[in-house]
Amino acid sequence: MQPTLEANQRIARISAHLHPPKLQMEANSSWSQANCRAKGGAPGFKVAILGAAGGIGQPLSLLMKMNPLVSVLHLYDVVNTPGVTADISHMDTGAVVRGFLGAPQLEDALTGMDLVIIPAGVPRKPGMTRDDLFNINAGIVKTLCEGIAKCCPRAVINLISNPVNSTVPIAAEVFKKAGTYDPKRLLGVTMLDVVRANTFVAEVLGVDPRDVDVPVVGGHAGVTILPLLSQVKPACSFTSEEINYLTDRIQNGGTEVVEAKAGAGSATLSMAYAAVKFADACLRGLRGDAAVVECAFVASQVTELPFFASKVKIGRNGVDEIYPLGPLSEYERVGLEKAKKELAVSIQKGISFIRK
Ligand SMILES: NC(=O)c1ccc[n+]([C@@H]2O[C@H](COP(=O)([O-])OP(=O)(O)OC[C@H]3O[C@@H](n4cnc5c(N)ncnc54)[C@H](O)[C@@H]3O)[C@@H](O)[C@H]2O)c1
Ligand SMILES: O=C(O)C[C@H](O)C(=O)O
Repeated sequence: MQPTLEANQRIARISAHLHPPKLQMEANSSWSQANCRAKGGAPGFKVAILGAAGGIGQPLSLLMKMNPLVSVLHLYDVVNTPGVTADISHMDTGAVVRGFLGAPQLEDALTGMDLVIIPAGVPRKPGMTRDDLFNINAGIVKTLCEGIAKCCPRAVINLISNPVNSTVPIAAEVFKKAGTYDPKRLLGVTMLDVVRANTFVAEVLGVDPRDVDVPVVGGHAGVTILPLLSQVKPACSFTSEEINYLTDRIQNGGTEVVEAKAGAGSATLSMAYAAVKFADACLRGLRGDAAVVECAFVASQVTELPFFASKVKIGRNGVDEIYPLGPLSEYERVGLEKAKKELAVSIQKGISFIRK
């Protein structure tokens, strides 16, 4: 049977999309993606990922495209977003994906966003501390936060870029300068410490990590990462050897991955998982779900420091409530003093970077 004229046109159209001669498609095709009838997507939140083409950014973008609470997903980076966006946009999930490349497109990437997740910046190599990343990442975070202050000042921010203990104070100072600072909406992501703590504790106890909840407070670097093993749920007890082993492994989990990757970067896959777990909690809070509680590094009065990670309740406006640390063991009290000493320096370094 001869194909009809209509069928021929349809085949030509599909073929043009499978083998798109780049410029020709613009010039000759009478039909393009821009002509699609459905432009909106499912109801939900608008989320931007800054640093979307990176080691964390790519799996994070993939997982956020799968999140049913996301209706629009903006992928921004200074490199490679066209490829990452084309790839992820073919997933048959609800979120509409758009890519943005380079500084001239930052404002379009940010306008109208409800949640901005920032994994932009360089990662560690073996032998480096997170603070060694400060010189490069401080400037990146500053620029991106200036964009947020201008284009989506009411967005909730999930800041992943290291050193988190300094980049969160940097972001706060940028927003203060712009007159848009809302401490409830700025959250440093420490979720990976909790994810690791749950995993390592579950290994020691011989239980499923999904049934374990370990609060991790303080900050996100070395001794500032303070797991509260006396408050593990379900209630359990550890020997002092187990406490030493677990505390050390949780505090150095990032270094464990950096060394295993031997120069190829730091945690990306477990971080993308943790970032999505945390972003999903933020979106559920924004939606108005009750009892959304996670650990995060936020502006806080839990200690005398201006920022501290602890359990926070996330609601329609971001951080609704910050929970006190609760009763600490002697081991944890000593750890807290060490953590605060280092945190104070890192926080001040971030503040001074903007105020200087
Ligand atoms: N908070 C945490 O628990 C945690 C965990 C893991 C990694 N990190 C940190 O996350 C950051 C990213 O790690 P990674 O492994 O994805 O690194 P990566 O180098 O693989 O990716 C970083 C991406 O950021 C992009 N980028 C650089 N400058 C940018 C700018 N001005 N605007 C937008 N994008 C920009 C790069 O092009 C790159 O695609 C690092 O600072 C790392 O230390 C934090
Ligand atoms: O360790 C790093 O440098 C990355 C990240 O902060 C982590 O904890 O894995």
